[in-house]
Amino acid sequence: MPPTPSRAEHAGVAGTRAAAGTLAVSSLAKSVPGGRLLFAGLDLTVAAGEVVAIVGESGVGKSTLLNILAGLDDSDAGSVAIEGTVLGGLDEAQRTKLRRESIGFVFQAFHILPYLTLRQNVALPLALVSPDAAKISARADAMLASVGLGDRGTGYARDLSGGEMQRVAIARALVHRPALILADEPTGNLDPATAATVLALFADAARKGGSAAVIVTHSRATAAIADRILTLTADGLRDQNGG
Ligand SMILES: Nc1ncnc2c1ncn2[C@@H]1O[C@H](COP(=O)(O)OP(=O)(O)OP(=O)(O)O)[C@@H](O)[C@H]1O
Repeated sequence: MPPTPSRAEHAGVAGTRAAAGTLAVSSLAKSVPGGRLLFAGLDLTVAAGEVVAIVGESGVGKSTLLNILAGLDDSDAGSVAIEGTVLGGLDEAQRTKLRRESIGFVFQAFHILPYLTLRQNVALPLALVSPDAAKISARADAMLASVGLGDRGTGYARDLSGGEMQRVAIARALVHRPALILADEPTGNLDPATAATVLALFADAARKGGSAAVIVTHSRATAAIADRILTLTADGLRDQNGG
């Protein structure tokens, strides 16, 4: 039995997707090497099309949590499931496959490749999971258009401004219609006006595409676009409304 539902076939233009793109985290605990506890008893469920922001003091473990959700780091206890697939049950090759097919990343270090065109950069996640070059190009162009760069597909990434690069990163994170989008300060270093535009694009694309999105941020303005804002503490995640 394959470890994950395959999105490779339906990540193309037609793009039907499963109804439940849900992240389910249960009783997660993590200590840093050396023993200091970061958090314990952490529960989190994010529904398809829902955008959740995680805030918290510097050093509390937000990036560590994001890495655990991505299967890039291991928790000490608890479980993470993406569309019902529990990460702890996967070997490294299966985790890599799940990341490619089911997760989109918008991390601070964008890894946009300067000597590829915008279309090639955005197409990369799809090229890893689908052999259909024509569909890949069409989908990459549609994503570029959705972030306002539809006429720039054949231009090179090295010529972009910071804000344009962030928009390419968002288009690339969403191009394969991932079940889960993980974003770490997606608008870091942008001026407030550009940040607001980029965030609106991000949230709109996640909601319309039915992806569950988790954004880690220090910015109140960034957190404000989320459906829920959760504060990370040593006791886990606390709803800002007290829930
Ligand atoms: N490999 C490691 N060895 C020891 N300590 C580590 C290691 N990785 C992370 N830490 C510590 O774990 C804590 C949590 O780090 P993390 O980057 O997750 O916090 P954060 O909430 O994202 O912080 P910030 O908001 O400042 O980015 C920090 O105190 C960090 O120093």
